[in-house]
Amino acid sequence: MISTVTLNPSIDYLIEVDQFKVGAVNRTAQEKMFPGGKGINVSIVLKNLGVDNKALGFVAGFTGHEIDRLVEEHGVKSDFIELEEGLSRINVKLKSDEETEINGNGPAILDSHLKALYSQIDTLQSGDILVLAGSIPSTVPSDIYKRIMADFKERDIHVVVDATKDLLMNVLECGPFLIKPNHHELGELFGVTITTQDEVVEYAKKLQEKGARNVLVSMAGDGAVLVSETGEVLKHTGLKGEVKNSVGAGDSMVAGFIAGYIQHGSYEEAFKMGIATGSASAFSYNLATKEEVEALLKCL
Ligand SMILES: Nc1ncnc2c1ncn2[C@@H]1O[C@H](COP(=O)(O)OP(=O)(O)OP(=O)(O)O)[C@@H](O)[C@H]1O
Ligand SMILES: O=P(O)(O)OC[C@@]1(O)O[C@H](CO)[C@@H](O)[C@@H]1O
Repeated sequence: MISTVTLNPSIDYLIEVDQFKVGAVNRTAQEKMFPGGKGINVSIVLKNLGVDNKALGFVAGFTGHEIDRLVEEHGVKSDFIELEEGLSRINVKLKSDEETEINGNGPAILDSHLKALYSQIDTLQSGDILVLAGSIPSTVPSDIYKRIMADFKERDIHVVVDATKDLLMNVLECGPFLIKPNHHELGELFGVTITTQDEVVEYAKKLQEKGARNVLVSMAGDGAVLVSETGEVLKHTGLKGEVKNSVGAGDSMVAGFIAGYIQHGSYEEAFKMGIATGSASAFSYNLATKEEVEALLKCL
């Protein structure tokens, strides 16, 4: 079974404004709302690809109810823990000449809520996959993902982590199966700017030395690089197409990689599925569908 954890889900409010002007009243040309948060996006895309999974995490207030409803509408099983206070965040995704994102901090999560999550995670079985993805509200300690993974080695649970900074660095010693920073986040971890795929390989290997098994580094329109635990280095320079909404492309790539790995047991196939699924999401307003992914796979 696959479970995803989104500690800080969101409603993504996607708006398009022609020539956005700071400090002025701008009117939208188009607006859409999606359930968001990285783990939730992974769950939806896995489901679209025909991979059964369950979404876990915390929701709060009327926005939380709407996230729950929208996730269900996508046919994804969920078991969200409801917080008594606060509101799940609304993240604004503004598309104009450039893409701008404003992400909220999210509601306070208390120790009692975390205990409830630990109880859910205790039920995972050997061979299960757990995806820990996205930021955490400021009330949650930055080693939370590491705490969740504490006894996983003995239980043979494959953990996928999509996070940044300390949240990511802290889990490396626990040997995550897969991590997926983008190249900016990878550079940030080492205080450098990364622009080339050779530099990506160099720094991805450093994360492997610290414990990560497979390191998948996404580079938006410039493709991705995989440094696998079997020593393979796979590179792709990116599929070409019209970008409609790149929010969630990284999460889609994670979902595609997992689906490909389950289906074929090969890192090469998983990598291809990751690329095709990430781009399929970028080339449509919604997250990738199976048909869109299959069409792009033919280009790889
Ligand atoms: N403009 C684009 N053109 C083609 N493919 C893209 C584009 N943007 C993203 N992709 C595909 O999706 C993958 C993941 O994208 P990206 O590097 O933007 O992830 P991310 O930064 O984690 O995004 P997010 O946080 O929004 O999910 C890329 O490696 C690529 O395969
Ligand atoms: O603030 P975080 O948790 O880092 O990222 C949240 C978020 O930007 O990530 C997803 C896209 O990857 C969106 O659905 C969501 O709004």
